[in-house]
Amino acid sequence: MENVTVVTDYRLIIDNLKKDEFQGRPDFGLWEDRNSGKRNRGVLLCDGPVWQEQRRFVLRGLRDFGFGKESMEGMLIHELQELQNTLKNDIGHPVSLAGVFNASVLNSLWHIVTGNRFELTDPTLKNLIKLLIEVIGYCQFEMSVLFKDTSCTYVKLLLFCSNVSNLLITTPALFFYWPVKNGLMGRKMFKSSLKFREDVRLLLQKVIDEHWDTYKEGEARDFVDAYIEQIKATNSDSSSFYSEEGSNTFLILWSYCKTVASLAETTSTTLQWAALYSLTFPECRRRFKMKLTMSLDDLDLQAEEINPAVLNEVHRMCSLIPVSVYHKAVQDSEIGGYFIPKNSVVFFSIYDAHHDAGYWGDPNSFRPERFLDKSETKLIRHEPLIPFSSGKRQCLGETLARDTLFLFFAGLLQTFTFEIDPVSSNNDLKGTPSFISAPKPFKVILKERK
Ligand code: HEM
Repeated sequence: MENVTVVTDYRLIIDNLKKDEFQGRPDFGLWEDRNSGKRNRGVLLCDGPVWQEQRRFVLRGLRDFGFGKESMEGMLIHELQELQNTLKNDIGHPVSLAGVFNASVLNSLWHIVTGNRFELTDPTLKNLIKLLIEVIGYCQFEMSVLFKDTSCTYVKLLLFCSNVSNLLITTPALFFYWPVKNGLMGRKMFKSSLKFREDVRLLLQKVIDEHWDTYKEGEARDFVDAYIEQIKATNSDSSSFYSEEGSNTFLILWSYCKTVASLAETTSTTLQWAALYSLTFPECRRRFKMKLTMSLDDLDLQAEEINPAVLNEVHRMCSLIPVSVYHKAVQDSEIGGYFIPKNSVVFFSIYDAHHDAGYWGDPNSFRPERFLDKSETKLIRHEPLIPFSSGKRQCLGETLARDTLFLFFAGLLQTFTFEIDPVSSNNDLKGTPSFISAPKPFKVILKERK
């Protein structure tokens, strides 16, 4: 059993997320497997100098090929229009929103990384999304079986820090008992997961081969080209970009792309929450009306008219990644007067920061106006709102995720009216227990807005 600390006080969370001593990620055998035989690859699950070098590179790459660029806004608008056209086929029928947004969100990331997009009807894309949903669904199923009683605080705590991998990381011995090896469910999940990996691997190998064949010195077209450029410019074998015959391009991008696929899920699931909250609280829809008169071309992603208060409140209520990603203490340290031994796993509970009654007053009420000043025109910043975490590990995709959420949410409300399908109504706003907290299944009926 590893030493595990769960930090629930928002002040301690924000202060300690800034500190170097908590920027590690725990060692865990399965990650070596995930990273094709080497633990420290990519960004998300990596630490030390490799993480610093890769994080810097990814930040620059995302800026050069995505964030804040007109081309990115154009690309997001294109994805939104494609999605609107696809959804028009479902008008009048009950539609589940689970999986509806994934393809469009994945496409925007895929475009930044590879310079290309899939048609939404492309079977490769559909297959990838199907497998991704399956894998995540199985993790959620496992958790709901393990933790049925969510009433007591202790179980709640475990619930939030106990998706399958969290459990395994804090209690490695469980790996040998966990149904991955023995149970029917586990075998099925394992098969889906392997199939997912193999499909992504084949797809990526093709993309990278094409980039090596067509790459032109000094003319990086996308993130993969920028990576190739960096490898070519690296002579020192102490750099994580150093590679023999460029073979690292594949392995590192492989880690990135698996991460990208999972990250598309975060934005898509937040969109589902936004739809569910706006249906459950019609007041929320009224607040969005102020910009529904705008045409799509006028939709400035940074504009004040796109009232972010509603989405901020959705982020707070759903706390999509309830306990952030596991951090590790890289040296003996201290949090709030408690000794934290080196190598402890530390969870910073985003859920608790978002539901601190002392700060928020009524944390369980959905009140977007708490993010607006008295005149309801200016946005108020609340320090404990940290859906993308905080400090040195803060989410690298925050800008893209926020832009995608505003644009897609506004664009869909502009084109359609949504009603909850009475047959499959879901008044339960509690998320499913997992690494990503998703709403329980619900369906909507779409009508075209005149
Ligand atoms: C609503 C959508 C999203 C939410 C709520 C979210 C939230 C988070 C959180 C809580 C972390 C953990 C930070 C920590 O360790 O303390 C994280 C890390 C990360 N996110 Fe996101 N994320 C979202 C979308 C995305 C997207 C679309 C991308 C892709 C560009 C992305 C890229 C990353 C990366 C690379 C990290 C690892 C950072 C590091 O370890 O240095 N995220 N995100």
